[in-house]
Amino acid sequence: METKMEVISLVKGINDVYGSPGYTPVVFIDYSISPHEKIAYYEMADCCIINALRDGMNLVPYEYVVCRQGTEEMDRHCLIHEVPKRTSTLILSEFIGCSPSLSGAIRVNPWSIQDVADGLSRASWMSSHERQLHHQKHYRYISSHDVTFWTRGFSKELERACKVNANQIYYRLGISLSFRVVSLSPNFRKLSISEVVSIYKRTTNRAIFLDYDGTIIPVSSASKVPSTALVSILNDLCANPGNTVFIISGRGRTTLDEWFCSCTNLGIVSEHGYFIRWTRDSSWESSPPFGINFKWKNTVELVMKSYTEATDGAYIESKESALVWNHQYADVEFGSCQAKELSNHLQSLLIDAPVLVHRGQNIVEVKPQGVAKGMAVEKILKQLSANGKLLDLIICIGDDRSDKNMFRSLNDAVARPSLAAPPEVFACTVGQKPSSAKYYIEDTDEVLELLSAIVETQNGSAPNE
Ligand SMILES: O=P(O)(O)OC[C@H]1O[C@H](O[C@H]2O[C@H](CO)[C@@H](O)[C@H](O)[C@H]2O)[C@H](O)[C@@H](O)[C@@H]1O
Repeated sequence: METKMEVISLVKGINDVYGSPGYTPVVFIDYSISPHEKIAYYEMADCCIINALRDGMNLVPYEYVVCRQGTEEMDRHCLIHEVPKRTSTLILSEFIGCSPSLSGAIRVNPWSIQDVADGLSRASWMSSHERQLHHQKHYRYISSHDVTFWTRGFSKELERACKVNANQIYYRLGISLSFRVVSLSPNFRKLSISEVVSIYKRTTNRAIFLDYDGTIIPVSSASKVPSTALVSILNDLCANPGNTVFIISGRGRTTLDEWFCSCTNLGIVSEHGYFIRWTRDSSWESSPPFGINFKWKNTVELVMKSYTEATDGAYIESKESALVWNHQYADVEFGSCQAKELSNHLQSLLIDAPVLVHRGQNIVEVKPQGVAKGMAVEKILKQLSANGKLLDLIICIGDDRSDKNMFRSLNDAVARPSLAAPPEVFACTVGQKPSSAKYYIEDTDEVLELLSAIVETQNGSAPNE
């Protein structure tokens, strides 16, 4: 009601200033009108503006263009005897669903009064020839993308999805806004701690790869520094000469170095595989080699800065090989909208640069192409084999997209026919969700439970079953 009163008052204000006897510039229709009347309005309108802040699939622009095309019968009723040159002009908010499909429309940002005013001005000054061209383009698109076109497209997509997912098992997860249906492979199952422990007991050469955030430290935890208990578990695991233990993280090496300075035998992979260090006292190896071209960082930083200015709570994290735009402290919905837009923006801008733009948990990250956790895992496995260490057990745990690549590399490495006796592999994702891992574990608490159970076995006391 308040909005309606405001609109009425604005309309009155404009009409008082710009109107004259017999001329009312703004006619506000706030009652329902018949379809015929609406068609007549559309048919008469030189320009149609829809500047909604957000909506799904608004059909008004399509209806407007079709009405402007008219029919012979409409022409007859309007006493038009010669086929006229059809024109139409559309001004559309860039945030509405149909906006990208109507490429001849003048696109405006509805949040900016100036942008909308410029759009109206452009529409008023557009030549008749240009209006005709836009109209033809839109009308052609609308006539060829009719209900049959969309129905066929949807059913084809549905058929494809059914074929791909025929053997999958479907689960309903979450509640309220986080509710989703996920399809999982029938072989995907919960990791049994007792099974892993019993296999651990009868193996001698093991590799344990652990992601950091979301795997051994909860995403929700305010402090990201590893607890004394966690450091102690890792040290106990590393104390067994048969174990090669690596933290495989996207975080920078200085942070990880500082956090794990008391873990002498712990291996660290930082910046998603860009840096590898086998023990605390060995030096960092870099792959690709140190000194590759990082010119793209300047451009990326400029773009990220402009999104940071427009997004309250967002900030930029500068790593040695990568730049990260973090929106953890921004408004949840706006932050992820901005992240999506930034990621698209960067992808189109960096099409020729040797980088990868990827989205993670509350972050958009730009890093060198080819740098991935899987690459690091491969490198470690190769090195172990070159050192004559034949692994009989591999445990690999991670929680997010960057870890998928690690699971895939592991699957590939183990499937290689060169391995006479393939090791037991437990590739495990944290949380029940689609993954390239064969197993899942509920949360970080359960990961720590698993690691503690292993340590207890190793120290001789039976773990709690
Ligand atoms: O590979 P991971 O160990 O899972 O690390 C990936 C990223 O970790 C950090 O981001 C995460 O922690 C941030 C707060 O400390 C949080 O805001 C963000 O949502 C998390 O994704 C790190 O800042 C990134 O550079 C790493 O890529």
